[in-house]
Amino acid sequence: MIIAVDGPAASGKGTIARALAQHYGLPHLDTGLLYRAVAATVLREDLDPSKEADAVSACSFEDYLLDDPWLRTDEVGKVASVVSAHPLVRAALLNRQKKFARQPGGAVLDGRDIGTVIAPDANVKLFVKATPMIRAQRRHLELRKNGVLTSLDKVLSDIRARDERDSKRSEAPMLQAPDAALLDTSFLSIDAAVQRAIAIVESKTNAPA
Ligand SMILES: Nc1ncnc2c1ncn2[C@@H]1O[C@H](COP(=O)(O)OP(=O)(O)O)[C@@H](O)[C@H]1O
Ligand SMILES: Nc1ccn([C@@H]2O[C@H](COP(=O)(O)OP(=O)(O)O)[C@@H](O)[C@H]2O)c(=O)n1
Repeated sequence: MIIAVDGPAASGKGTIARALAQHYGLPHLDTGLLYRAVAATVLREDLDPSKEADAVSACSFEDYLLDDPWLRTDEVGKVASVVSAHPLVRAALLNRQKKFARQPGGAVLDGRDIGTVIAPDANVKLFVKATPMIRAQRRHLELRKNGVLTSLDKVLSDIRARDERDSKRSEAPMLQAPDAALLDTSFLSIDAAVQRAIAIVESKTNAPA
């Protein structure tokens, strides 16, 4: 079974994807981390993220980089949304994601274009959303827990800028696939959101709860 989970920053898609993977015993890929690894390499090598050739040269990163906590910072997330708009960067990361999705037994992937480009044949597609303010509050809290002090206003404007870039780019923009179920987590606890996601998987497949 392939489960595709898409949605904007801090909507809760990663939390839901991880919980679904654990519930159904499936491997999980956070595809945002791949773009973050490209961004981190660009930053580390002092390249220009807006130049496609620079960003492409950063696509052959070593896998151990994916475990670096720095990748999870907002600094890297912002640059990830710049490098991810380049068609050649997306092409360089495509096969790895498609191969992960097609492994025997299935997989759960989360990102922006899983249901539309990476696994258009997924058995279940979820598009997770929440209001920009609620997403900003979640990210702000997360950053504070990690010792990063920044204002809620700054987090909100970064989230809006990232939404804008991710949904307006010409190649694989963030959008809800026509056959994706919409899951609005704005007023759901994590547990309630996960239960709702499991119920959606159940309704689309014969998988046991
Ligand atoms: N339904 C929810 N209610 C409250 N907090 C949530 C909810 N879902 C996720 N979070 C928290 O919000 C932050 C962002 O969630 P995450 O799953 O990483 O989002 P995404 O993968 O969409 O960026 C995390 O700190 C997570 O624990
Ligand atoms: N499948 C994907 C996943 C991420 N991305 C890009 O990578 C950036 C970081 O993604 P992420 O999922 O790690 O970010 P968060 O939603 O966790 O904040 C996004 O803003 C997108 O620009 C993408 O273009 N396609």
